[in-house]
Amino acid sequence: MSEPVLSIRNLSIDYVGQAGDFRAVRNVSFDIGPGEFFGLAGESGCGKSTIAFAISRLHRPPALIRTGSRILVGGRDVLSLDPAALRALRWREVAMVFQSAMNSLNPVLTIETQFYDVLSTHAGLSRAASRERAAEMLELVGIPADRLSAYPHQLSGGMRQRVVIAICLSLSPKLIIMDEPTTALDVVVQREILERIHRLRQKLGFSVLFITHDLALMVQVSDRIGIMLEGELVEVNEARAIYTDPRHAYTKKLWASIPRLSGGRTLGDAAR
Ligand SMILES: Nc1ncnc2c1ncn2[C@@H]1O[C@H](COP(=O)(O)OP(=O)(O)OP(=O)(O)O)[C@@H](O)[C@H]1O
Repeated sequence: MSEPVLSIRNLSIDYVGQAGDFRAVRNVSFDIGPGEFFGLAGESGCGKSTIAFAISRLHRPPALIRTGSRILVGGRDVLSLDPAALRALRWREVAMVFQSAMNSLNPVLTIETQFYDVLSTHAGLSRAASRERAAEMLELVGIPADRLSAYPHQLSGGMRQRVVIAICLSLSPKLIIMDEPTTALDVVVQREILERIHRLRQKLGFSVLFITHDLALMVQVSDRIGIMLEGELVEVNEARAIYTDPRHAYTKKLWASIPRLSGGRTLGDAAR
């Protein structure tokens, strides 16, 4: 693999409390290569979001990244960046889309203005240049450019989530982190958005860290998958192998917990 876009080494994160520290992430190491779609799966509370936030140092106290942990983005050590370098890293190199991202759009601003806020602040674009870029990005996520003048409430939930993804992609980040990005949407819209991201990733070359508890969905869209259990990364493998040849007992248990409709595996044909 050429130089990883993201390299995490011995990452340990505690939630520091009066009654003692809770180790939410334990000695986790993995890489994401250029253009790779990497999935992080595991049951609720296993530490996935804690890792996602730490990558762009968006974690807040009481979360504390332990000494000896390393997070490299494009070879640069995120944990030692000064505030200005950190601001430059966010959006331009690493962008994040959350489950509730579609609600993070400002209800009183048009879509065009929301693009402008990001593009003028982070890339110094003029209003006209921003409008042009915004129109191009909206088309990429399948929304006609004339919706630029719309307000968020005039768009469906799926469209709002695609707008957020388009804003995230507008600064051409190397890595896009998606933490349960489609969980709030119905399954058809969810699939459509993930398929679109999959195609865009091939076209634009960004890498994806995709987080979900939905292992079946993850197998269909990811190149490789890491399985987390109680703060530890217990298995990392090609997506197909995670499905056809799970090694760790916990990965097997995760598959066994997915309901089957007809006695066979539900995703047999869909898994790549
Ligand atoms: N602010 C906090 N203070 C204390 N403990 C926390 C805090 N935030 C998260 N935790 C704990 O850290 C652990 C990891 O949480 P995290 O949100 O990273 O898990 P997750 O795998 O993303 O879960 P989910 O899928 O439910 O979002 C959990 O046990 C959680 O209760």
